Amino acid sequence: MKEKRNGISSRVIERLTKYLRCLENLSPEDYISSEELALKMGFTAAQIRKDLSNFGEFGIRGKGYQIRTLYSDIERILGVHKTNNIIVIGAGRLGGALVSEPEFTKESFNIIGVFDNSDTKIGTEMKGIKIRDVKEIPYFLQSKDKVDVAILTVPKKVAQQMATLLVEAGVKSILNFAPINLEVPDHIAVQNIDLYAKLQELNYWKEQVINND
Ligand SMILES: NC(=O)c1ccc[n+]([C@@H]2O[C@H](COP(=O)([O-])OP(=O)(O)OC[C@H]3O[C@@H](n4cnc5c(N)ncnc54)[C@H](O)[C@@H]3O)[C@@H](O)[C@H]2O)c1
Repeated sequence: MKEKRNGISSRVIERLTKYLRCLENLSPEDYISSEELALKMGFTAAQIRKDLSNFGEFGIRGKGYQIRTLYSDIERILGVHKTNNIIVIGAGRLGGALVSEPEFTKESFNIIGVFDNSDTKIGTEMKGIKIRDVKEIPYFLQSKDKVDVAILTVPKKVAQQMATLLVEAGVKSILNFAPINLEVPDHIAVQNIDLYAKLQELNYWKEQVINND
């Protein structure tokens, strides 16, 4: 993902998703100040105010933000106040786990297609969704509802080829789980998920804690 798009840094968007996680556990009718939210989040109040000011004016002076209103405002900014359609490419272990996990997509994301290239999988079902041949992707994208996001859970060696096929078929956003940096045009949004990299990061911090003991 580019560091900045339309002048908004990807870190701002990442923090907005964290504000949502925090707000969803609070009482919707209550009010919260940026100081109180900052305390819960481990950010500064100025950071929170600055992040939100990128998108307009929020909250009531002297009273703070109403939880329900702020939650729905952030949902609207992120485009998750409506249902977004997803397709999953690669109906293997990871693809299967994602399709089976309702918390992963919640009500904002709807998996409308699962694709694979294995003859033994094509035509079978995964959580009630028919697994289709990857070759059908261009036709599927033309004939079905708009696809907002494609999730790539294919082996590394075919991930670039699949990404190119998706972009040519009109997909604009890809959530990539394959351990490879995809080459895509600038107007395509890509988010990479790499649990192994997180493990490496964690390992570094573990070493720091041990060395400081
Ligand atoms: N990001 C992470 O943290 C993380 C974690 C686990 C796995 N992965 C990656 O996710 C990917 C999937 O892992 P997995 O364990 O589910 O693998 P898997 O082998 O269980 O599943 C891969 C699926 O992709 C299908 N496939 C292969 N070539 C294809 C093609 N050209 N078009 C469509 N489908 C194709 C296979 O038939 C299979 O069903 C791998 O790239 C793996 O490295 C990433």
